[in-house]
Amino acid sequence: MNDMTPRPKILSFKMPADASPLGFRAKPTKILLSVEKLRKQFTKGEAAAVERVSFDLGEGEMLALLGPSGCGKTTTLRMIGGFETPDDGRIALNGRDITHLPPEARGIGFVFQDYALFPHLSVLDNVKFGLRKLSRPQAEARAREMLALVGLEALGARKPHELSGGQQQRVALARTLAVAPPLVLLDEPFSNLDAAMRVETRQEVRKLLKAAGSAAILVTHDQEEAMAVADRIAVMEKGRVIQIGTPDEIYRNPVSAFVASFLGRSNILAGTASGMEVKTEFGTLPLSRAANGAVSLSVRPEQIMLEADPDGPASVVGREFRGHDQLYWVQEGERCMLVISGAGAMIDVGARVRLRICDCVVPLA
Ligand SMILES: Nc1ncnc2c1ncn2[C@@H]1O[C@H](COP(=O)(O)OP(=O)(O)OP(=O)(O)O)[C@@H](O)[C@H]1O
Repeated sequence: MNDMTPRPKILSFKMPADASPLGFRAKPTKILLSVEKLRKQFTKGEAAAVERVSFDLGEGEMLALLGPSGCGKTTTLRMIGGFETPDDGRIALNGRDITHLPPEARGIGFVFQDYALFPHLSVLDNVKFGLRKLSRPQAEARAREMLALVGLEALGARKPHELSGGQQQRVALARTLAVAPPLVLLDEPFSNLDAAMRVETRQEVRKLLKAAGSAAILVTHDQEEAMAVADRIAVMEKGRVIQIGTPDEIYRNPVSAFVASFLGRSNILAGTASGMEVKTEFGTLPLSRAANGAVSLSVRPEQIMLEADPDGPASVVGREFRGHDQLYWVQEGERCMLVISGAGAMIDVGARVRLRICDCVVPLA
């Protein structure tokens, strides 16, 4: 791991002028990273691990690479970081072609899954590690400033093993951000933390990156994590980016059944589309975008209304109480639909019901 530790040049620390206190920005102002048609095939005769992956990343923007195990997320990240050589394609940072530069010449920061802290160094010395170009007092001051930023100023003398997983994560981030890289790559950075710590730490990490003005690419297979922290998500399947957009755009308008089921839950129906309408077994429904002919449709569980009706054509076959809402499995003929209903009166398992779709449905590719 040590040889992979980045040594980007020292840059001044800046807060983006157009950032709100939490760092949320409507649109990236300027393209920082440009990835064009990246390809990587490890084994001849087998499918490429990464195929024609292209995207742009704005200054200070946070992008999640999201997809199931083996879809090519880490390979994409490693090519951007310089740890893997692409067979084809181009990577540019701030307009400079970095496709074939070694990792240490790219000016990119990394936070690894296991944090890669030096066990024999104190927390403070770990943070100072990348600051060797500064004078000693400057490096000391900068490291202390970074520890304060991540809320660990009191723990500088400890060794990494004397910290919790979440604290180690913050030290790793402080060490990376100390050199103010314009771009930080994070590979499953929260996977070693328990569920509660993961939720807390990911919001802290987002805030810290935004405060530092660093853009980030986060690799994750956790859709909730991607939606919670990323400005945009690139959904990958079998080596390709199949959709890229804000969490809201992708959730509301998934392009395929794979995306619809990977980002949230979805019911997939068949229908016959004609422009902005589609005929389905639930009647004629409005479409979110125009389509024609036989289509598959995505209907989110919260887009379906459930009414208790003794003469209803469907029945509740399962129920999960979740406090703020309830999840129902409803059988209608051959089909089992997933429905999320607000925290109203509960409907019992076995009760007869009627389903109504009360929103636009999404035609899938
Ligand atoms: N060094 C390698 N040599 C051969 N095959 C590799 C190598 N690294 C990755 N692969 C293969 O490339 C494909 C993509 O792997 P990659 O690690 O990029 O996926 P991933 O989406 O990050 O998966 P995970 O979430 O499990 O880490 C997989 O089929 C994997 O087995």
